Amino acid sequence: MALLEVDDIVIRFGGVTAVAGVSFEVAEHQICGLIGPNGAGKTTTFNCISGIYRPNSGRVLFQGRDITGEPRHRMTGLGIGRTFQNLALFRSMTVRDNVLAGAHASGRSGFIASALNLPLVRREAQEAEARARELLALLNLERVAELPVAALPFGWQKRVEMARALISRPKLLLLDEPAGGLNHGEVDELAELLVDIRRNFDLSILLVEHHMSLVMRVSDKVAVLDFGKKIADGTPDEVRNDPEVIKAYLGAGDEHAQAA
Ligand SMILES: Nc1ncnc2c1ncn2[C@@H]1O[C@H](COP(=O)(O)OP(=O)(O)OP(=O)(O)O)[C@@H](O)[C@H]1O
Repeated sequence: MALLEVDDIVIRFGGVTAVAGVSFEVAEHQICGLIGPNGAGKTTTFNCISGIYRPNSGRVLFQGRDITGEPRHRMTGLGIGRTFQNLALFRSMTVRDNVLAGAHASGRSGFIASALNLPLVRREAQEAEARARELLALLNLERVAELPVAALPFGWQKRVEMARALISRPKLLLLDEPAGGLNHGEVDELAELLVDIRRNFDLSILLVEHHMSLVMRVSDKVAVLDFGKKIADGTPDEVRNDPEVIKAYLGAGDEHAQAA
């Protein structure tokens, strides 16, 4: 059974059909890239999976369960973590507290238990702190753990966001353009980090990304959208040599064609 199944989703904005019947699957433990020229429908598809948009038709299944239209605040509890293109961190809070904030979203104890500081709440807090330490080490953030996020370079802030998404132990990590704004060296580090994350955690990754060499390097499979439709789906090598994909990127201009 696929971990994530996107089944024939259609999303319209007024007269614009942004996504016109897209289907693909992400298997357990897989890194899947979602690519396509500008305006292809990648972000809209991503937003539909992460609960921001409800599709006009079609379904999103996660671990076999229909999660179509589940609101975004339920995603963490379902086992889906995400990062944002333009970051969504508490900038004046420390790196450690930002990571810990991700644990609160998935905590099992409710408001009253927290107010009374019951043993379950204390145990959850200890577990979250241990896990934050582990993640800060893995993402090479230990040295800056007590600094406010705003003091860090952009590439480091992205790692903080990744740690915050991972603390709730997602089965699926959705990454929205993680390489955006990174320099060449930082993109190389990100590629290694993604492979490390998959090795260290029992999860799958869905990656929406413009940076073609990153996608081709880390993905087990790649789905390609163009004008709201899926035009290819396969291994990086299959997709790279697919005539439809080459045509779509040639049409999109030299920069993309070279990248593909
Ligand atoms: N909120 C919206 N209202 C109206 N049209 C939209 C909206 N969001 C997206 N679209 C349109 O839907 C189509 C797909 O857009 P989308 O942002 O999903 O593509 P994309 O592949 O993510 O593009 P990019 O790579 O440029 O981010 C485009 O034609 C876009 O103009």
